[in-house]
Amino acid sequence: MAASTLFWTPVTSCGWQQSAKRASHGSSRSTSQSQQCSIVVVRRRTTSSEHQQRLRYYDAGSGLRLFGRNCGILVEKQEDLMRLQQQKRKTKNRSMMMPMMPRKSHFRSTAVAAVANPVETDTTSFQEMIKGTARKYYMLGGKGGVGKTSLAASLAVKFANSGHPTLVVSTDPAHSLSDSFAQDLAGGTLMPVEGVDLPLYAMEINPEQAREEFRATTQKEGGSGVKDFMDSVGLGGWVEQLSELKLGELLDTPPPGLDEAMAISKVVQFMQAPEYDKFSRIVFDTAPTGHTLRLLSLPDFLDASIGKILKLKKKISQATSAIKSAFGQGDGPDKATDKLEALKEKMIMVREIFRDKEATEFIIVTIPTVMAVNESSRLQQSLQKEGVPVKRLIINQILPPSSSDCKFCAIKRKDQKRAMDMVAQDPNLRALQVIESPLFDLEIRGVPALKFMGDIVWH
Ligand SMILES: Nc1ncnc2c1ncn2[C@@H]1O[C@H](COP(=O)(O)OP(=O)(O)OP(=O)(O)O)[C@@H](O)[C@H]1O
Repeated sequence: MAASTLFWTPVTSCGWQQSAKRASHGSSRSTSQSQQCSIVVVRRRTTSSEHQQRLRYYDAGSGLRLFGRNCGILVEKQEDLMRLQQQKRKTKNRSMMMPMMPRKSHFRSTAVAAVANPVETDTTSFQEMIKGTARKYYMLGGKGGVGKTSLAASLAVKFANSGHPTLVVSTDPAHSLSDSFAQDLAGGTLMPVEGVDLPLYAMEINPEQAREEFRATTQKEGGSGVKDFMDSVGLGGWVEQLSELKLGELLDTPPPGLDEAMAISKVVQFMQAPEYDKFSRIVFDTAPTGHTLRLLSLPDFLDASIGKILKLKKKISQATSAIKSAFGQGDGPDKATDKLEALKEKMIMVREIFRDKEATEFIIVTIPTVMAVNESSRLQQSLQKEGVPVKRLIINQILPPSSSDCKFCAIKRKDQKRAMDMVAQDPNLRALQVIESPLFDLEIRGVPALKFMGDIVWH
């Protein structure tokens, strides 16, 4: 692609977005034989260097668009600009034409050029999040469908591009990280995310596999195996005590939240391996609220259950060792107890990570509806009770400002305002730092789109 001059014009209203879209589509068609789409919409920044940096972020081919006062359109060809200006005259907006830097070939790439140290002018919420090299965990959770995955993925991209080797993990049994990144990240192992220069890996934990592993361990060592064993040595009376522990129930119908607990404990297990030391930021895309809440109480439940099992096993082994020694059989190493102990340790680690105020932050994601705000309030209350640190609340999918609302948009905006006022009044939520995230007019999919979202939300 030969270098050419770009022209900039600001976007100030809904009408302009439409103009930009129409012009963009038109241009795409007219230039499709020789060029890719020639219109880029970028956020307008205060200095030209920042502006140029933005150019690297947002690519014409990806069709990304922004809205609001800080937006503009970059066109490659003067005739495109003329067409936009004609549209603009119709809407009686003030026009501006500004030659931009020569276009370089890499601007065409849909892969995002990484910016290791983005320029920040003052201390921001995001600066606080990237401060320090000690490992930090960010858990994004909330009601189903509010945008947890998109926001978790966009945060992970932003961390990676801010110099932090990052891992994003989905512990939601219904994974959507692969969809969000538009890359195949399934398989339960570390998968490199393409399109970001600094290390960014993703992992979708397979809940079925995790559950099976748990079932295999406990069933073999603490479930029917123990029952059979006790029967065989004439200690059937202990079975009563086992049933008190509801162990059978636990194994046959694992409680909701177990998948997630296992998923997180698996990550913790991975984290203990030296090759994972490099990750300084770990972002969890968690399951919807109900699961997460149950997950939080699960380690306690398991801890107590496993504790009881271990105690019981100790008593049994004391009794049986006497029998065995009477028959000339010595005690071998008790692998069963070791495994249960290891499982219990992992569960305790999961709980500790959730509660560690220095290393962990749970970010609640919501949308501006009464139902979602109420659910977020309950979530925050439960998190507080569990001692999980929460500082921020993201209100996602807020209608962007517009000077020309249609009737539907006006009603929707009023509804959203009501829900946002509720946040400000809510005793559980009002102390949280609110991050507003707009409703985008494109689907957030793929690294460029996630980067685009991340730069707007995380600053
Ligand atoms: N701010 C936004 N603007 C426009 N679309 C959005 C926004 N946030 C999320 N979406 C879209 O909403 C859909 C659901 O988002 P996402 O998968 O991130 O939600 P989720 O809370 O993780 O869902 P689930 O609970 O089902 O896992 C996706 O298609 C995503 O692209």
